[in-house]
Amino acid sequence: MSSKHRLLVKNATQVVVICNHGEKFVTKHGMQKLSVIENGSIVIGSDGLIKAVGPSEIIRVQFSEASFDKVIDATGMCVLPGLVDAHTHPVWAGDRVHEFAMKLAGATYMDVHRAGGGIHFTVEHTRAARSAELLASLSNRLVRMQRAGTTLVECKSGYGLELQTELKMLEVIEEARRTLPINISSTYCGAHAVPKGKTVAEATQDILQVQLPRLEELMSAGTLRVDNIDVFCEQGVFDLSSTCSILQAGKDMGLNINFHGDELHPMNSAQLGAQLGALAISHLEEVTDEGIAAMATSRTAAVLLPTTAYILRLPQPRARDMLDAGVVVALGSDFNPNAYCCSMPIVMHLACVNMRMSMPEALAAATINAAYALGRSHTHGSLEVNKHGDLLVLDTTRWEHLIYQLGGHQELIRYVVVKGNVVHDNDKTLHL
Ligand SMILES: N=CN[C@@H](CCC(=O)O)C(=O)O
Ligand SMILES: [Zn+2]
Repeated sequence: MSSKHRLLVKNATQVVVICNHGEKFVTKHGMQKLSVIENGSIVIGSDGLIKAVGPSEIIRVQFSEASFDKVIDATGMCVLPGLVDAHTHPVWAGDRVHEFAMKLAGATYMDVHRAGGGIHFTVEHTRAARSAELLASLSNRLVRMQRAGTTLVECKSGYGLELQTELKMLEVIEEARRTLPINISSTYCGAHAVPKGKTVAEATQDILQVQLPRLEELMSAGTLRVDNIDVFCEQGVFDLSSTCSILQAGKDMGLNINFHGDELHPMNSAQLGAQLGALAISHLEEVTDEGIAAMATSRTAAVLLPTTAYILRLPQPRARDMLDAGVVVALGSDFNPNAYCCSMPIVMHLACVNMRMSMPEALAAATINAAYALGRSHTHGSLEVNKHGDLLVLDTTRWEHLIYQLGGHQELIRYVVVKGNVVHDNDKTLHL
């Protein structure tokens, strides 16, 4: 082949492709036994897509006449797909470090929320912030995520709770999508809390009659791209019936249903999501057996958020029961002012230790299954031909070090690559 390509990563000790039969998600055995090529190479074409992946010798012969813009010799290193973070709230102003202190002293999440803090505190600061300020902090946060290996991230609105600020947040996300070398899935989360001074019914009406219609206009005009609709379905926030009407209205506009459910109380959110054909439900600390069975049948992904359960000292979501039932389990960082964590490697570590997932299960949940939760697993989440050339090169001979070395990702991740372009080069050589 005498053509020109963007990138060759050659001679890696391991290339973790995850799966190699075009799977849209993996469950059970597919999560336990990931597809790994020992001594492998990968080629990314000038369109940013994967052209070939396989044993180094075969790729060497196949591409002996080809030229490459860049060659990375990954001898002694590992290659794996870019990580996918299926749940974040990264657009906001005003941190909540003072609330972390309150929670350490014994306050619960809802104690803080009812006292006017929590989401309400962030709403006040985000409403007052200018777009440029929000974009600058979002960009910094996305760079931190990317350095920790994330190449596709879901980003929610939800700190406006009225039309103007929700649109401001979605526009900031859209600007980041246009300008930054990271893949973004954008989520409208206008039902993140009931705004002060409104009842649930009034907030629901505002979303159905004011916010969603305007969003639909902007989406049809091509001004704004939004992929998913989200609601915080919880006691004291949005009940099951208002959640149902908002999600259905979003689905009717072509949005994927991807919402917060069964976090602090069993709400039957999982059953509702399954009925509505939700692509994903996040949290699920309080999901019931019936909810798990319904999600397994409807192929609704469970996006588990180990940082939240850890920080709020919640019961851990029943990951093992979900995995055994054949639910598509995915992971997210839940980055937000309550859970300030940009690192999917730390999330995977917590999932293994606290939720009893194995390392292969955690990696599958943070790649192909997280991509599925965002409707992107046909293009992301595994290293298969024709998918995006988004990958990590780790300075270690076994990929499991990324999970095992708690907080060690900064030293381990040598390169982050998006569509064949190196977007992060950690210019250090480590001797592990
Ligand atoms: N539970 C609701 N939403 C967020 C928290 C947002 C916040 O506290 O600002 C979550 O997923 O954890
Ligand atoms: Zn959330």
